[in-house]
Amino acid sequence: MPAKIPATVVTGFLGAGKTTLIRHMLEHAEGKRIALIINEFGDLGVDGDILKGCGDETCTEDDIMELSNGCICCTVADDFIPTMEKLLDRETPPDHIVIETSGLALPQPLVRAFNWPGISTKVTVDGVVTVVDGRAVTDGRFAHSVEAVDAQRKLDENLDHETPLSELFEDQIACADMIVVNKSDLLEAGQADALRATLKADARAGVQVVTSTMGALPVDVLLGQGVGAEGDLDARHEVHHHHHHDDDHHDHDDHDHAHEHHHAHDHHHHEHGHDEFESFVVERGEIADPAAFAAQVADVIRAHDILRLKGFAAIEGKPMRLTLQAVGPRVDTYFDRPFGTDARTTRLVVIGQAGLDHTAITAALQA
Ligand SMILES: Nc1nc2c(ncn2[C@@H]2O[C@H](COP(=O)(O)OP(=O)(O)OP(=O)(O)O)[C@@H](O)[C@H]2O)c(=O)[nH]1
Repeated sequence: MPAKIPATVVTGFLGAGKTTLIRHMLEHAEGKRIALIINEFGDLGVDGDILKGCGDETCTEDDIMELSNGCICCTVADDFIPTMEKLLDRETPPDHIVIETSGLALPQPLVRAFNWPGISTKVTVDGVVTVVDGRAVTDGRFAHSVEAVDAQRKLDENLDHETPLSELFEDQIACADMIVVNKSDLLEAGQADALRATLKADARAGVQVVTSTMGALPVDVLLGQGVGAEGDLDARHEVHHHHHHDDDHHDHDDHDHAHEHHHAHDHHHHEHGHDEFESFVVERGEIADPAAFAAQVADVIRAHDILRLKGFAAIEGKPMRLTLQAVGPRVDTYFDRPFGTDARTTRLVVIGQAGLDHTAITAALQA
């Protein structure tokens, strides 16, 4: 059976920077065929037009589809499923699907739609990315223009008009696999760090929180989270209860938040700005115990806030090379092919937000 096509759901309030982030991603897709599904309303197709003008040769009009207005729970069979099927039935299906939500609908029902028969065997939710307006959240407004958000809500009878934005925001955070604190150019020094720490404490354990300006994130960081979000919906409580389908909801239980340790040296490095990402390579010799090494890698990732770590390892006594891929502290390993004539070394690429402690990370991975 062919591998499932990964789909990333991008959510966040009006004006948070979803379109800007997606546009940056399409411009830096490096040959990856990304199809885009946009769910918007009352917006006269503005986002689609912006993206259609993106000028990237790998990004053609055919790769952009629009979902009609309305609540995803009600329109899933007539709209979402046919749109997905059209994409999947193409001669050259996309490598990755990105779905931009309208931002006011809850992300959970959209993720749930991936469990639909016929879809669940072909596509999986790679991850939910929640884009937040760092300035607005720091100011307690949650959106750049609360009036504009309210106007958008009034246009859609399917949306509930009562719930405060703070609660919808909690829903978006509860559903996220990655939170992007955007507009960090509008934050003062220290505010981005403070917001990142707060959101990390509010989000589920292991959720990555990154900062960006103009949604400029490496595609490697944004895509390829490999979460399978449709399979762990129960963990993504809807704080705010949608007016339909109350039977879908689960009681909210307290979960332990993984409070991150903040090391003094982090602050030093963060002075150089929050927006840049960096990567570097660590090499080492053969490894005796692959399971112990995977655990060691997970520890290093946790200690240093590494976003991605991937590469190959040489294992003593094994002719095959071990492929290692980590998203946050989840480390996957498998033997992919014999080294053959290639040098038997271990080579790992480390990716994170600028300010990684190269010396300490290198030492910890070589230990
Ligand atoms: N200063 C600043 N402005 C930004 C940043 N990212 C986006 N913007 C601006 O914020 C506005 C909204 O950005 P969009 O990308 O359209 O936001 P969106 O979330 O797609 O909004 P809708 O599609 O309308 O829901 C635009 O004018 C962007 O140029 C940022 O990092 N810093």
